Amino acid sequence: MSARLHEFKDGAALGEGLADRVSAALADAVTARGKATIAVSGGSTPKAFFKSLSTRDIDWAKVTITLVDERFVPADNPRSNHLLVAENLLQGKAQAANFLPLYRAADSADEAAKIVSRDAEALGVPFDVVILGMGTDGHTASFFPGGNNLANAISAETPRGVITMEAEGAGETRLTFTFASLQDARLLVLHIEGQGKMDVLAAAENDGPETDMPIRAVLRRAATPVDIYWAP
Ligand SMILES: O=C1O[C@H](COP(=O)(O)O)[C@@H](O)[C@H](O)[C@H]1O
Repeated sequence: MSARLHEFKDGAALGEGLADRVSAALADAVTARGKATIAVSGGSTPKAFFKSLSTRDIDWAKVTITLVDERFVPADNPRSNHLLVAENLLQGKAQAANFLPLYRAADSADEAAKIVSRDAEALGVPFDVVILGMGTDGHTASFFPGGNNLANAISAETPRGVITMEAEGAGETRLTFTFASLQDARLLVLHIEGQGKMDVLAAAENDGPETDMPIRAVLRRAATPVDIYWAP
């Protein structure tokens, strides 16, 4: 396992520090390849980071933002990760960015996953930046312990793309990029806050099955070393 820890004094400093790093990576990608891609997580942790990143002076029209994972709910649902990103990241300077949603008003989540997997091919590979979160159950993306599609989601053999996940701890049916899609991002970040999450991370670094704490798949097998951004 090769991970680097970046520690900040509080959540505000963490959001700023991560926005510094990510905006530099996106600007470098635009310079090198004429475009940049980033997949971000939802949940309660990323708000301050999103707000800070949205103010950064980069060529947002050349940046495509998508989600690491999403609930199978429309964008006006308060639990939608799309809504979180719309209200906190796709603002200010970042309003000019392109956004690829995961939710589609399809007949089923499986159908939506197929449609968005096709659409995501246009982004190219790998992602320039992936920002993962982690739940206190050790899930990351929508790789939930006990998930009906977990083995498939974290298998190195499962191709890039978006698949569905149902799990007791997940609430709604989820749409999630597979491990293969996320693990080789040019910049791969795990963004966590609070001592509780640091304790969960320490537990994940111990021996044990990946299916018990799916973040282990990323810590152990990602092609890109994980940059951990944390504040107490
Ligand atoms: O369900 C989810 O939770 C995780 C972590 O969320 P947090 O509220 O503990 O920050 C998040 O990474 C994931 O994208 C989201 O769908």
